[in-house]
Amino acid sequence: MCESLQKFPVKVMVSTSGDSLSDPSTLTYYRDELFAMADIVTPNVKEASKLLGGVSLHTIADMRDAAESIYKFGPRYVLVKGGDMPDSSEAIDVFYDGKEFVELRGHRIKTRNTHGTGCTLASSIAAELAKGSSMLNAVQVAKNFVESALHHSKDLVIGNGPQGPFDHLFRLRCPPYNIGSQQRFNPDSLFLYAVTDSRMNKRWGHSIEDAVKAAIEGGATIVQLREKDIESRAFLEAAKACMDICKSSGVPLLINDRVDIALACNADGVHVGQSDISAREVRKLLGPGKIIGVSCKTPAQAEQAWRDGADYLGCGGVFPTTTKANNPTLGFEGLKAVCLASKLPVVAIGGINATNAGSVMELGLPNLKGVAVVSALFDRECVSTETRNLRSILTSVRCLA
Ligand SMILES: Cc1ncc(COP(=O)(O)OP(=O)(O)O)c(N)n1
Ligand SMILES: Cc1nc(C(=O)O)sc1CCOP(=O)(O)O
Ligand SMILES: [Mg+2]
Repeated sequence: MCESLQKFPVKVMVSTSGDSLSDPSTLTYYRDELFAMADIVTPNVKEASKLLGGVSLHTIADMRDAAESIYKFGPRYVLVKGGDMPDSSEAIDVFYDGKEFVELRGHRIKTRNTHGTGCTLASSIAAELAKGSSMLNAVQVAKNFVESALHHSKDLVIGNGPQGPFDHLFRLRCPPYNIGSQQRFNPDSLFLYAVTDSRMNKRWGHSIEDAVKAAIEGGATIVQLREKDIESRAFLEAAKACMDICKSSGVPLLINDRVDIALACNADGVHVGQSDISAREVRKLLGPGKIIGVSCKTPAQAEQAWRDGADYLGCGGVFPTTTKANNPTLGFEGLKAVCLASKLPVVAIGGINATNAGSVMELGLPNLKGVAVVSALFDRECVSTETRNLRSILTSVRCLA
């Protein structure tokens, strides 16, 4: 096997299996032959323990030590998966690249349908790498996929064994909200909606591309370029670069206000407000396959957006915001009125941050699919850390629902 791997220039994943590691010769083979060729190895805590001669792994610090020790066997990256750690409501994985550790946090989903999660994660990492992602980005996208699949499969009843399979095709079961169109907009993508701001990026010395990359690395599920102070030519260049980044991560990219930019960079869609060109006109320009979002503050606006062929609503300001001047604050009551009246999925916006995002999603409003955030992600030094933190908060609320 090693000879074949050496012969061909392939990426090597080593997804360990606890059972095979019980055999000492297999264990030695993994450690001494295969790991040195691997781009990444992805043991869970039990497997990491076996690889390291039975050390106990109870804490994040233990997982970091284990990642560092396994790294010394020769792989370029190590991911120690904490989904099996006892007594934790979170599934925390430790990623190590030989220099820095990154804790990837997700919610532990209580279900017996976990058969194949390790293989799915490794395969998904491989698929993301094949699309051109960095290793950390590939791991984050793969982890997000497994977490979403587990969430959507948690109540499936198949067979009688201690573990059931989970549904890799869960996205096909999501309702097509816009029945008249041919598009397959997935409303779940509104879960963590990152909206950029050129002034904030400038303040922190971030390019638009770096900011978008970092947001996706942290777990953003959709991105909107809201660039109000940028010249058209520079905007289009940045939008094209962001399209490449988003495409390779499977994250939709929308453009705020500018249908011309969206058309020129073949973006996934456009977001418009009440004083912009109407969704009906945007639909004519973009065609049926693109995503259109409309800002709505009232049930009447929600009804009109639906009639105009929009795919989702942005509803706010839920809280006061300084990002958008003179923006009326609707509060929870205003958000509730729009969500109850809407025939489309809704994303909440305005003043949302790590402290209050949980309270918005805990409202459990019909059609409310997620939160859209500007300053709490982009008016910060480390966009990926802020996004990761917010994602973890949102995931916790979703899993408790
Ligand atoms: C997701 C989302 N919701 C609302 C808005 C606001 O759009 P709009 O009212 O057109 O205001 P500007 O963003 O153009 O200032 C949004 N951008 N995204
Ligand atoms: C762009 C935008 N639209 C809003 C609306 O209510 O429609 S609030 C808003 C700004 C949101 O920024 P932040 O997350 O920094 O508060
Ligand atoms: Mg607008």
